[in-house]
Amino acid sequence: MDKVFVKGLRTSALIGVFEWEHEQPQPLVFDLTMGWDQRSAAATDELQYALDYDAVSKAVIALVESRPRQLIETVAEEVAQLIMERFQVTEITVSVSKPQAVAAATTVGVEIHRSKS
Ligand SMILES: Nc1nc2c(c(=O)[nH]1)N=C([C@H](O)[C@@H](O)CO)CN2
Repeated sequence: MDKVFVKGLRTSALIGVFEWEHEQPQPLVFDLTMGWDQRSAAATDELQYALDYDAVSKAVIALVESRPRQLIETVAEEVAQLIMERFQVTEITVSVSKPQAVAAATTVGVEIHRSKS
C-alpha cells in the first residue's frame, strides 16, 4: 500500500516510571508511517482526499501533551489508535524515541505496527 509518513515529530511529555519524570517534561520523538491510497488525492490534486500529515502531527502533539503516562508503550498504542480512528487509517507503524532516557545511548524507544484486517 502507499504510505504517508511523519519523521522526527518532537513533543514534550510527562513520561516515565519515576516521580520526577511526571514533574519535568522531556522530549518524545515520533516517526509515523501510515498506509494510505494516494490515487484519489493525486487524481484530484485536492487535500480532502489526502491523509493530511499536518493534521496528523497536530493531533499527535495534542494527545501526547494532554496527560502524564508511565510507559512509552502506552503512548505508542494511544497514538496508533487515535490516528486509525480519527483519520480512517487502516495500517500504521508508530516509533517512539525517548532521547534523554539513557545517558549512555543516543536514544531508546519502541516501535509498534497495527492494522485493521
Ligand atoms: N520498555 C520500556 N522501558 C522503560 C521505560 C519505558 O517506558 N518502556 N521507561 C523507563 C523509565 O521511565 C526511564 O525512561 C527513565 O530513564 C525505564 N525503562
